[in-house]
Amino acid sequence: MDPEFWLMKWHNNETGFHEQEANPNLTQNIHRLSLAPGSRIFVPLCGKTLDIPWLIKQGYYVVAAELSTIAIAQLCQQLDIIPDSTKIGDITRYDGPGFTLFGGDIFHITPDMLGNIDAVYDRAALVALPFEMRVRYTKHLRDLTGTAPQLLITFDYDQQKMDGPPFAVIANEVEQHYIDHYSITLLHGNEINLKGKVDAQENVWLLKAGA
Ligand SMILES: C[S@@+](CC[C@H](N)C(=O)[O-])C[C@H]1O[C@@H](n2cnc3c(N)ncnc32)[C@H](O)[C@@H]1O
Repeated sequence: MDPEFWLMKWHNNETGFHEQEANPNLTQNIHRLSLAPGSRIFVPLCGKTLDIPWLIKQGYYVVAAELSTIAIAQLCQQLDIIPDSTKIGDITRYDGPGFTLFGGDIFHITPDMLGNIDAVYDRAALVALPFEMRVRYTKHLRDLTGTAPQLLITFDYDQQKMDGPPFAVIANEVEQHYIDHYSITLLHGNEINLKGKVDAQENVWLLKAGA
């Protein structure tokens, strides 16, 4: 699942993962992160999610990462802003009121670029990646954000019945990536149907520092 795959998805407007309102798993569970006003929340692989305007409206500062310039342009249009942009190597940093977005490959973003992060919100990011990339991504996310608490949404379904993305990420795998660094709590398991093709359980996890 190289960058080209996602750039083509945006180019062809195949963005079925995009939701028309802020995700209820975020809005109903944000308090679990115990964040002070103004806290910096990292939203990796953000697309043009409406979770970002929602978080900004709640008084948080959003730090995000996204590959596609089409997604970034559409996100800024939704926010009704023209951000300042700065080139840092092959990453473009976009700054607007209440947010900083790093445009480019998340694996090229460094902890210094990102700055301090108080929490991570991962919706459709981990599950967007095949297994080998998930191993690399979760390690990189920890390098970027230390043990900042995290809200993570995954899908558990029979991978034989449908190809990802989104990929099935079962409880054992969440533990495999994160148990050495976090205590892991399952907050909810919602029965859903994915893409009209397969029944799945959507799991909402809270990761907090301390294994
Ligand atoms: C399934 S979408 C999810 C978008 C968003 N989280 C949401 O909930 O709508 C995955 C996004 O990750 C972006 N992406 C994929 N690989 C990436 C990478 N290596 N670095 C940065 N963004 C990436 C894609 O362009 C796409 O917008």
